[in-house]
Amino acid sequence: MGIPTIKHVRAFVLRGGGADYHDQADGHWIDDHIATPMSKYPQYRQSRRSFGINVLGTLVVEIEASDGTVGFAVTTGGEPAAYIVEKHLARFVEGARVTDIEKIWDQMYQSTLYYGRKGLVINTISGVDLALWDLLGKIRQEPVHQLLGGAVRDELQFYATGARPDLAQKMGFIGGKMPLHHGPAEGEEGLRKNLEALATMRERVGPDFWLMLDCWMSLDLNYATRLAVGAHEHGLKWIEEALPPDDYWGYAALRNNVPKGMLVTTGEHEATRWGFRMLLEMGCCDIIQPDVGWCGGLTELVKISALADAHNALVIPHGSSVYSYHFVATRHNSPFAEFLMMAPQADEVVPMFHPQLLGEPVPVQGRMRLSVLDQPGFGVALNPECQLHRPYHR
Ligand SMILES: C[C@H](O)[C@H](O)CC(=O)C(=O)O
Ligand SMILES: [Mg+2]
Repeated sequence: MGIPTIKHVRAFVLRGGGADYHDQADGHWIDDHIATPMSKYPQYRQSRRSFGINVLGTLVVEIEASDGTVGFAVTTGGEPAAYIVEKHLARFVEGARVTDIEKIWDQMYQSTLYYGRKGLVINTISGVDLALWDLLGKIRQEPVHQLLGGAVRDELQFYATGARPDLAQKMGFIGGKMPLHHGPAEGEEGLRKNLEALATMRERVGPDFWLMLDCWMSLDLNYATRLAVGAHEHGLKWIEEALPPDDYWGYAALRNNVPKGMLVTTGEHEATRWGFRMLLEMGCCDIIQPDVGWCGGLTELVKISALADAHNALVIPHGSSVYSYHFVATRHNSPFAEFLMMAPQADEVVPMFHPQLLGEPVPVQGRMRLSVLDQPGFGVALNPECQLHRPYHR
């Protein structure tokens, strides 16, 4: 039997949580006065939705093969990403063989270079790439981790990101990463409050539990250095995304400035092997955190990971649910994974992309057996209760 070809690509938009996990209702910890690059404007300080963090929504890419098999993936990007898929990228996918993943990636990337390279366009390319891997897995009746060369561990271990590391500890996670609430514009009082919040959490979780701070690109080098020095006595394991993603020079300096033993991490808003090459060659961080739905997809993440390995850096992907679980299972330099706590009060484990996927696995006692990933493709289905909207129907 010949290799099936790709008959049709469809791009849909979905609202309300899911892959666009910042698109949450009022009262969610993820939108509670978190420091951002916009915090210098008082009117955009209280809520990230106020400056539009959730304007895009979720992109769903569906790819149908000539034998009727359908692969799909979700990522952020919403309607503008749907436009790029239907009006531009579909031409490189439709008619290709389902195994042409590498060639399709190259054509998507090269053909969008004049307006792409990072951000929305690479999110979109990632969505198409993940849907292709899902399709191939379904056609071959193999989980994606097997297509990637096979798992190197039987179980994944998770740290939790959310407002309540103390509760995450009780749920069996190996560590907790909290959002930073105050940026440089909130002055000395803000810095004091940031350190007090960390000290309080350290008291609750005891000396050994990992605690990390996610600064979401909000700081400058001086503030980040002072925060890291102050946080050292509270046993901060890593300081994450302290600076804007383009400030490679600032990250390299921060890595020199932080107290011995504290790790510098970043990369969730970085993309492609070329972006990560900057981070790695300039010695910007100890751990890179590509998001498989944003960095170029799985095809690119494999390359980024090899580059990181050669620089002795760990790859701990940002969020991205099943798309990163299948990857992490296959890499020696990804010894644990992130779980984003999407319960509004971070007090229970709910699937990261809830409510968009059916069959989305979650950690139990902070762990996930490889066997729960042993389904064809990424092993999830679109929840039929979610209203798909296809704005650029062809
Ligand atoms: C909590 C952070 O501000 C952000 O929403 C998620 C993130 O950066 C992470 O999980 O890492
Ligand atoms: Mg982060």
